Amino acid sequence: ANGPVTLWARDPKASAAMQATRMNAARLDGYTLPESVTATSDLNAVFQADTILLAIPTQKLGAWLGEHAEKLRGKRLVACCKGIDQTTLRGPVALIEATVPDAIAAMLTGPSFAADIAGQLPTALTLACADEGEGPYLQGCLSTPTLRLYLSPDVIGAELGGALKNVIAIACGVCMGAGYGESARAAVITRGFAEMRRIGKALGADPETLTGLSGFGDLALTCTSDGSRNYRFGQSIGAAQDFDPTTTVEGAATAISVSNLAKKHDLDLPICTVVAALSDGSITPDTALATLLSRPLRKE
Ligand SMILES: NC(=O)c1ccc[n+]([C@@H]2O[C@H](COP(=O)([O-])OP(=O)(O)OC[C@H]3O[C@@H](n4cnc5c(N)ncnc54)[C@H](O)[C@@H]3O)[C@@H](O)[C@H]2O)c1
Ligand SMILES: O=P(O)(O)OC[C@H](O)CO
Repeated sequence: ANGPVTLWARDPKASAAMQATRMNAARLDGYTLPESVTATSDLNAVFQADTILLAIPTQKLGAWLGEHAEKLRGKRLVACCKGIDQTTLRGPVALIEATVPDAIAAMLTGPSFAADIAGQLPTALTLACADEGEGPYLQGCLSTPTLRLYLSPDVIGAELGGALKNVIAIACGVCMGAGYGESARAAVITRGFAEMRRIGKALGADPETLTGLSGFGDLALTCTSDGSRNYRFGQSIGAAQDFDPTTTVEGAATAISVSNLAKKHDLDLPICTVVAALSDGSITPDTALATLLSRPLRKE
């Protein structure tokens, strides 16, 4: 955005192709990399930066941080991934804090498809950082004329919103893929949001955060757009169709983490629990539907 950016990819062929063609044909076809971006597979170039954005999928983040923890000390580390680690049940910011304790941890999250940002379409996101001095700095240097960042000190709420909306998006995709209808999807979004707030309360999130861009905002986008990989993954389950297993679908792994959080904190999370079972194929959409509809009637 503002100043030179090093784009690191672990595959030297991929980084060389990006540097030569100024395109990422495999993952973001049709968009030209700005001149300020240099693509490389040399990690030393990353470690020279003071601010590092981490866009590695959540289930891989902990190992990557652990491997490079010494080189990351004292850096500003901004997680861009959305999920809950299955091994530790931590979100991206908590993973950073646990692995690189003297780094400044932050999270960039909210409703945003990569193509929309690359196309400079207007987008608003949450920059969550508990450090009162560094948060405004990151908000300023990562904002652009079309990318408007709102600052929040609530990293727990921000990481939960981003992780949980992916799980609910899978449920919505199943709902539409199976032909259960738009009224049913609205119910899943609403009751899914209730589950998000329940987990947030148990884990100490500010309820306001979940009603903001990183929670409700991203839920609205991901549950209603087939631009979302999580939603499309759910659609494929609902329609009993194949899905490319190399596609990043954070919500599938996170649903299992959430089911374990539900047990640990004694929480009633019926939609998240059926998504975990749907994602690993252990129940069918009709069984999931019957499970949800046969629950005892209760107050809203
Ligand atoms: N694509 C979007 O629109 C979007 C928007 C907001 C947030 N995110 C989040 O960003 C994160 C990444 O998603 P994405 O869309 O970039 O996925 P992607 O599949 O396009 O890219 C993931 C990248 O991570 C690399 N990677 C995987 N494992 C790695 C490892 N162990 N070490 C180093 N690199 C590794 C892959 O090679 C790939 O280049 C996800 O948590 C996603 O929720 C994506
Ligand atoms: O394609 P998805 O489902 O990973 O969603 C991308 C972003 O998280 C939307 O905000």
